[in-house]
Amino acid sequence: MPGTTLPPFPDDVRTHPLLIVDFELIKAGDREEIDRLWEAATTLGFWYLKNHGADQEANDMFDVGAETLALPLEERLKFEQGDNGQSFGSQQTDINPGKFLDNIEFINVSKDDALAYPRVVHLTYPSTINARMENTVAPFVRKSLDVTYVVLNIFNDKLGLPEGTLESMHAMDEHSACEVRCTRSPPVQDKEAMERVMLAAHTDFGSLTFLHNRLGGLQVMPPGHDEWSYIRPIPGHAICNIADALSIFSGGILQSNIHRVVPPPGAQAGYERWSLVFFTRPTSSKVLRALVESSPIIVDAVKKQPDKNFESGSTAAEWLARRVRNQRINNRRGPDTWTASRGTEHTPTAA
Ligand SMILES: O=C(O)CCC(=O)C(=O)O
Ligand SMILES: [Fe+2]
Repeated sequence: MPGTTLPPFPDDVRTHPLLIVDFELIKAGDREEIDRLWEAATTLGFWYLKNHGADQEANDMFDVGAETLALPLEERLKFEQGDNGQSFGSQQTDINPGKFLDNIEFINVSKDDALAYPRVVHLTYPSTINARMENTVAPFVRKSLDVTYVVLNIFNDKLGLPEGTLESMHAMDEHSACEVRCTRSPPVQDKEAMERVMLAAHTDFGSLTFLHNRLGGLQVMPPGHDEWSYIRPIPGHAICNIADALSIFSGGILQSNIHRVVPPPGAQAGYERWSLVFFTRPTSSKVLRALVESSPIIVDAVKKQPDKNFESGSTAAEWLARRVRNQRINNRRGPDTWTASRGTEHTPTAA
């Protein structure tokens, strides 16, 4: 539960170190820090972000998530996300194919709905969210987007794109699938449950993920490795990662890496696990393809990977709908639909 004292992350499990990027320094244009961000984004695609200034907004948003997930299930199910590829809403779900029922529960709030409130753009939400849409959800969305735009503008520059290209593809006032997600998973009681994956291997759907978590459980499989390693949560440090769209726009220069969530290790397993994410995703109408017309650096990158397809033929909206639709149990037709939901088509053995 947010706010309770949690046992420390254990020292006897395999972890993968991440570079630490200081948001204040990258915002101020510090060359060395910007190079560190670039190194992280083009190798593993994950990094810690400190001094991001969003702690208060994140804490308040965790409270909204806790209030919402404390509502009776029948109430939350009125806002359930449905089977048609819609990501916003609430969900209690099974996302482990053919094994166990996942008991991760989450609530997603659309950036468009949060910023337009009380006007409804996509969906309506439970009362606990409406009550704090203007004073908590929208400030968290704005803070997360401020951070995102600083990072996107740095990538824009490094990729040799005309000024403002990436920011304009993620414009705050245009419709997109950007969303806040607050997730809860229950304490893990027995040995069998310790073995199970809570959120199966996947890459993220959008452009940039800004993640706040308290307990361990997030794992990455770094390129060239065949084993999972935990990412150790560090208080006051968010975890950022590159997602599919940005990887495609950049011709694969930016890395969207596979990750998953397993029960928290050691004594942490006995606690509810909460996580809070802001997913920045491109404007819905943007086609996911390498921006070869706009940057010779991206042209070169694409030429060097002739076996990879950077022309998805999908808009951002279609891409997301495919992923979300195929992760819904009612739409599952077999292994292909499962694979189509994960973004792991090229690493099919990672579970
Ligand atoms: O809860 C976490 O630590 C990560 C969640 C995640 O990977 C996701 O929601 O895409
Ligand atoms: Fe993820």
